[in-house]
Amino acid sequence: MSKLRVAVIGAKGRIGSEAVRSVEAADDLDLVATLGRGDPLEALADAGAQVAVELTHPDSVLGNLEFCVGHGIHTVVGTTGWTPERLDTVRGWLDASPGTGALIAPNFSIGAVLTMRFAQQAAPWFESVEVIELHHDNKADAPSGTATRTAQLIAAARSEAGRPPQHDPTTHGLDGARGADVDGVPVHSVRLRGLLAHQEVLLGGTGETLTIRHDSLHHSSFMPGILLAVRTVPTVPGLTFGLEHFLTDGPGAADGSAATGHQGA
Ligand SMILES: NC(=O)C1=CN([C@@H]2O[C@H](COP(=O)(O)OP(=O)(O)OC[C@H]3O[C@@H](n4cnc5c(N)ncnc54)[C@H](O)[C@@H]3O)[C@@H](O)[C@H]2O)C=CC1
Ligand SMILES: O=C(O)C1=N[C@H](C(=O)O)C[C@H](O)C1
Repeated sequence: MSKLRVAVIGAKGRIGSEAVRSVEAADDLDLVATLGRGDPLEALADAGAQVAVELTHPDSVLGNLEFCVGHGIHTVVGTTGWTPERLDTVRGWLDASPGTGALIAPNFSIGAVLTMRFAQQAAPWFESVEVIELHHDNKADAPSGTATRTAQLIAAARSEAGRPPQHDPTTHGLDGARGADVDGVPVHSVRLRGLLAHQEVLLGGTGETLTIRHDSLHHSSFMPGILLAVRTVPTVPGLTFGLEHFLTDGPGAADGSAATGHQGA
């Protein structure tokens, strides 16, 4: 069977360089192009890339994605900084390129995907919920894509369960002291040298609290998810938001076996 032809954009970055090594090590994938800042995107088409992995910067991702979708290259995107408006723009490009797939994943690590699911499950049962995300000191966006998505899922779960908005008792305080408000959920961002990517979801009820914590200790934590996404995205046209939509085949899928998914966006 012929190998899937894969390119990595942002190949010299922290996660991009790890993705390059993982694609190279995969027997069923052929690394045909690695692009850094300033490299022409035409190299993707020239190399015959079937899937591009996009791991750059919120300022670069839209241009890269527009090129890939326009050239029928399926794309796996880990870059963060997504808004509903940006997602709508990508949907427009995909509509004009039928058969092309794009997965945008706020987080490729299985633990982070499960954290989001557990938080969604727990959220309706507690009066209070806040998210704290902690990252390395070079991160461009705040809150993190994962924390934003987590808060959105929490807010949706609470609203579906008929829970009223959380009460914030603060009447005196400094601006920012209560974090960013994401759909009514306070999200606090810590940036600290030595960290990689960490998140806590704090839930509080009568006489009890529940803390759901996830730690990515190394960029290898994102690799099984990226490889799964690379293998799956050619089979799922249109926009999928969130790796969970590609995890429908259970734990084995994230170990490298092929999985089929459904559209999540
Ligand atoms: N979804 C996920 O699971 C994860 C997502 N990320 C996200 O991935 C992105 C990259 O993160 P890091 O690797 O830590 O950043 P980084 O700064 O180490 O690497 C980004 C690389 O992309 C390059 N770059 C920027 N614009 C480019 C362009 N137009 N074309 C080609 N290369 C370009 C930069 O020169 C740099 O080498 C961030 O948005 C981060 O939040 C990071 C880790 C996991
Ligand atoms: O910048 C990072 O490092 C990460 N970015 C993603 C995010 O914003 O959620 C995923 C992970 O947290 C690592």
